[in-house]
Amino acid sequence: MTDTDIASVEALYDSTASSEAQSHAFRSSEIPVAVYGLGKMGLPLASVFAETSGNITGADVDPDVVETINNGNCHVKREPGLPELVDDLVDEQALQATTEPRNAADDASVHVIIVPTPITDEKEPDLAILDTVVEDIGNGLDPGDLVIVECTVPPQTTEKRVLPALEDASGLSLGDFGLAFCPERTSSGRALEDIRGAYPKVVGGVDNESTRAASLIYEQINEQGVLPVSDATTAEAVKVFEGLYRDVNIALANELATFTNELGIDVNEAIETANTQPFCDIHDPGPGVGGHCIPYYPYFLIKPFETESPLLETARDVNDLMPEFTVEKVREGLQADGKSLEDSTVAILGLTYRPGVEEIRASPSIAISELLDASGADVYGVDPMLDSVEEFALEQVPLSDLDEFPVDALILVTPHEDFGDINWDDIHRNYNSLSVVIDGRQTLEDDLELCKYTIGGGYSE
Ligand SMILES: NC(=O)c1ccc[n+]([C@@H]2O[C@H](COP(=O)([O-])OP(=O)(O)OC[C@H]3O[C@@H](n4cnc5c(N)ncnc54)[C@H](O)[C@@H]3O)[C@@H](O)[C@H]2O)c1
Ligand SMILES: CC(=O)N[C@@H]1[C@@H](OP(=O)(O)OP(=O)(O)OC[C@H]2O[C@@H](n3ccc(=O)[nH]c3=O)[C@H](O)[C@@H]2O)O[C@H](CO)[C@@H](O)[C@@H]1O
Repeated sequence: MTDTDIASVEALYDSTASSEAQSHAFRSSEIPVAVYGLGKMGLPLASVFAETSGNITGADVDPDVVETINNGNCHVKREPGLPELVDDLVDEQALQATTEPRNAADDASVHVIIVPTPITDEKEPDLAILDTVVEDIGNGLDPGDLVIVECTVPPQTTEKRVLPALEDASGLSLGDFGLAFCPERTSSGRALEDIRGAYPKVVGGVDNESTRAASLIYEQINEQGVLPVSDATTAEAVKVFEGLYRDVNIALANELATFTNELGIDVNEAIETANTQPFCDIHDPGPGVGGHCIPYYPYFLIKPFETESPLLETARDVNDLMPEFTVEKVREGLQADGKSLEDSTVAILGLTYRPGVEEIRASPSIAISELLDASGADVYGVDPMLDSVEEFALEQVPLSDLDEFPVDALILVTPHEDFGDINWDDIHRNYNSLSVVIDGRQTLEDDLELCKYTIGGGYSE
């Protein structure tokens, strides 16, 4: 590798330098990278890029996020290793944050997009944030630049929406710059482990050179290497299909759980036993499906395309009915104790969509609180991760105060680690008004001295 070879590498797309020289340049901070979106996924991603490349600018529109990071602090909770890593990287000036995505775009030659891609109230994919970031990047795009979309989008978005927008904003054409879709497949709570290489990185370029350049980057980032696929749309489909598989299989588990009473069995036991067969992977029933991934992704196929999708839509309907199923079990448990739901006090334990993640989008507890409130019950919520509960129809109380209320029913929707310390015998003794506990996530012991209904498991004897 000659000095000229190394000195010439300031950008990767269509570079004439050797792959070795390009890789060396990336690892030697010669290739400025911008990461757009510094949230639950963006900050871990920017940090892993920074620990590898040493020259990362994160762009986020939230000034509090940017200030927190530039102070060496971490706003993303419960990501093992992330706070220490962010502190070190900012200290070493390998990572910096800005509220100016446009300025970041001017300076960078690799652009990684990981901003929210939600759905609208009409359940249409909402790509407005993506469009804004693409516009910022387009206005700062230079020949040789590579744009990577990591946020989850409907198939064909990269090729048919992002590419023309970049060309319009920059005046450049594909071939002057590169574009690839490389999905973020990690889960909150294990982001660093996953991004560093729990499994290979899927890479799909809009042209072969984009696939090559993106693969060179992720070979440096991901210990498991890369999985190049035919094109960007295939890579987008990989990510969406993973989520659809999960939503449909959770719906199967939920529908099976509704058979519990009529079959007179513990459906969870049957599911667990069925799953001992290697070709069976029935998921876990529960009070609903939350987050801004699994309940959203089906609409990335259902809405934009003409092809009928009865299974995807039915699965969504089944999962969206689980909050109602859960409230009916509360009503049933209270009636068995001579109480009406409208005259009762109900407490929901766990408001975020899953344990340990500070995210409430599509959380089952939102729908459950609204159904209980509409039925006239007094509703309280306990969640140690949340400071605000304005999206819920309930009053937030600390767990320690809950025994001061005449709680008639408890619903364990999201079993946070903090709930592991609950002494359920104390609950039985102190909550003398308690008629029923709904175990939403097969978390509670079977031998509790109280009336317990487990979703998928039925009533405890
Ligand atoms: N959360 C997950 O488990 C997960 C896993 C894989 C993929 N994803 C995908 O990653 C993407 C981001 O998810 P997340 O969980 O990090 O979201 P998040 O809500 O935690 O963070 C998004 C960040 O983007 C910032 N932002 C909003 N508009 C912006 C703009 N115009 N320019 C720059 N920054 C902007 C927000 O301020 C926020 O800090 C989504 O597409 C999601 O589908 C999420
Ligand atoms: C394909 C896949 O695995 N994707 C994961 C998923 O991660 P997530 O953070 O969205 O969380 P999940 O674990 O999927 O839960 C979602 C909701 O479903 C409920 N649930 C779950 C399992 C079950 O058997 N029964 C249930 O009822 C649970 O309580 C919660 O409300 O999407 C991320 C972004 O795409 C991925 O990166 C990540 O790999």
